[in-house]
Amino acid sequence: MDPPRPLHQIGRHSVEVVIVKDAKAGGELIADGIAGLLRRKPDALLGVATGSTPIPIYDALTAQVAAGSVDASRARIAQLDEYVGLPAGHPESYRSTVLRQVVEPLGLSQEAFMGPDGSAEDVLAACEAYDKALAEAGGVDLQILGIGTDGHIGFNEPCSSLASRTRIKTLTEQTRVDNARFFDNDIEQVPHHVITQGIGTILEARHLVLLATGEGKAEAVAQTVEGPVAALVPASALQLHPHATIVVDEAAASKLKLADYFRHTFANKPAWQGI
Ligand SMILES: N[C@@H]1[C@@H](O)[C@H](O)[C@@H](COP(=O)(O)O)O[C@@H]1O
Repeated sequence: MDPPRPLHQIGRHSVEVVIVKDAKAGGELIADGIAGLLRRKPDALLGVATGSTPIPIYDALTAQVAAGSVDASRARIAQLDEYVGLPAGHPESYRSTVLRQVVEPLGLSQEAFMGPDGSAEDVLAACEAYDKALAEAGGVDLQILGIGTDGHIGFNEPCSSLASRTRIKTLTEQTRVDNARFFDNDIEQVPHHVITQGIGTILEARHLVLLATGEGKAEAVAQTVEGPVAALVPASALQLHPHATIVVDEAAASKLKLADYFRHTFANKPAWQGI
């Protein structure tokens, strides 16, 4: 039976916060959302983030594909950001990471994948080319995001323009410290420069889904959801988006003043609506 026609889509046109038990539950919830999208639009363009946080999403989606409950064979994958200057094929380049964590497990070919060229000689041209390629591909249908401890999304560090396009950025010392764990805990190996989809670029995706887990993200989540929209907290730009979902575990939700309201709203949402 078709779902009832909604009088309004609960959770749409406001940032929807979903509080889950743990990272695994968050991954499963978001994978269900992606599976629903792929059933409606088999060749959907999925924007994917790197870092540790989204791994439970990719694991859950891969499990659903392996179980045959969703067909991802026509899905397309778009990268969010990239280090500048790592040699092509470096295992910690985000291109290698996305191929390893998403493209290969889903059984997709490299033709289904697009990302900015972090080893291009003309980085500015590579940034412009990527923004154009995203638009020509029809735009991102669902963009997965993580969040930095300072509130960054992609590699849009604090004070990034909320209208920014794909461009080169300089990492803060904090982000280099946070990411050193992927480079033998040696900060010297972490590049200073990156290419990132701009905040304006990210806001063009049709659905934004941010996952945050752990206490270390609680302050950034509270500022993102309950603080003012401010370039100082780049993730707060999600407040400007008509369909943004923020999935947090109990620890990452621990500084939200409206946590009970968010729990109540989600618990009373019709199940068919999904995220
Ligand atoms: N560019 C990535 C972001 O896309 C990611 O959200 C962030 C948090 O990573 P983690 O999920 O490992 O905390 O790390 C990097 O800076």
